[in-house]
Amino acid sequence: MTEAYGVDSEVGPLRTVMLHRPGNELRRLTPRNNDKLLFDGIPWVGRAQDEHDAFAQALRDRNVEVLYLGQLLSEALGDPAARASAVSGTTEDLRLGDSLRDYLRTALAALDPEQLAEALMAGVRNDEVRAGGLVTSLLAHEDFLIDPLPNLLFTRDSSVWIRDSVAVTSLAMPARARETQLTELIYKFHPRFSGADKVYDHTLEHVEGGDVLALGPGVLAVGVGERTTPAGVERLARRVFAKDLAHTVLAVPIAQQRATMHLDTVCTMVDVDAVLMYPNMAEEMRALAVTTDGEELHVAESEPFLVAAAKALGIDTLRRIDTGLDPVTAEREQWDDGNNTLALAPRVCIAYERTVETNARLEESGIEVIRISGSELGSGRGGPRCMSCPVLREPITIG
Ligand SMILES: NC(=O)NCCC[C@H](N)C(=O)O
Repeated sequence: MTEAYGVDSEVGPLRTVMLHRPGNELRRLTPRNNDKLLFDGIPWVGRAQDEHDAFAQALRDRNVEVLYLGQLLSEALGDPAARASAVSGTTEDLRLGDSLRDYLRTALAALDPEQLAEALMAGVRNDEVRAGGLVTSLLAHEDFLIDPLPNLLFTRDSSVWIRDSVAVTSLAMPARARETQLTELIYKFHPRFSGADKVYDHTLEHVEGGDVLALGPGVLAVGVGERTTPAGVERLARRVFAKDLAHTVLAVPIAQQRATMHLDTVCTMVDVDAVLMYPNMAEEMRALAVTTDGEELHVAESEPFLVAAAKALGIDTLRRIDTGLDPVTAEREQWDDGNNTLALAPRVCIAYERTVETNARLEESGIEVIRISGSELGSGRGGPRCMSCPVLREPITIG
């Protein structure tokens, strides 16, 4: 593992993380487009920024280096090849038609790196350009020629480090698909990541980072549900095995619904051998262990998740932190991302303050909880784990 990047667990002391400070892309959300753009409301952007700044500060207070996706993107776009790739990738959209595409290509190519990064993130509205022509005349003023990307906030999903290789993911929802063009640009062109090995890319079967948990060195758990497809987990398994990044991939079926869109909405690790699980689903969660003999994939019989995980990790048991919550409180706090904690080290995590009961139970179980407010951030349905992409964690020993 190099010094600059590498992640082989969920709980190794966090050293570097990539966040995205919410910006103008959130100012594009309206009551008419918020469902399509996967937000459950219209956040107050200034307050969301304050909440996010406090989140970043909580990380810095624990000696975590905070990188910002927007800044990395601007810096990557300093490379002319990155700018050319960004312009052609962004204007491929068939809704544009040839004339408007040509116009946008020229207009985007004339922007400096910061302005281009802003256009790629916040999008471009029809009335913000003077394109002329049929398509722009037929579209409404408020229609977007380049859609905004408000879900950039959830950096967890658009890339994931697996040991010292990075997986640029393949996002399932159309509203998020373009995010990975941006993470791809960062990992390809930013000098900080030059030479980093790539284990996955956005053209492959759907895999989202929120579904990928590094349970411990060599063991991944991958949720399969609304976002990551069965074919996605199979492809990821083949790729990580080929590079010897893992020896076991646990495929974990999860309900195909918004409340449980990713595995990390129902299950996160808070210690080297302990998980926080949504009580209403904990009993029924199962896993299929996928391994390889170097040629074929071997798929074991389905087993209870905790049993399969402990076996793969080579330990007696993986402890489940039992929050003991009644089903209604549990459902409310899971919706508010109470199970979506971000571990800063074994037994230390960041959580939203509003999930009062879950946090109290974590503390009773010996887990330090650093609380952040997320009344506005939470309107996108993601918590501290969703809003962070660990780039470097110190190794752990387990067992
Ligand atoms: N890992 C996560 O659960 N990320 C949260 C993503 C929320 C976003 N609004 C989405 O629907 O994709």
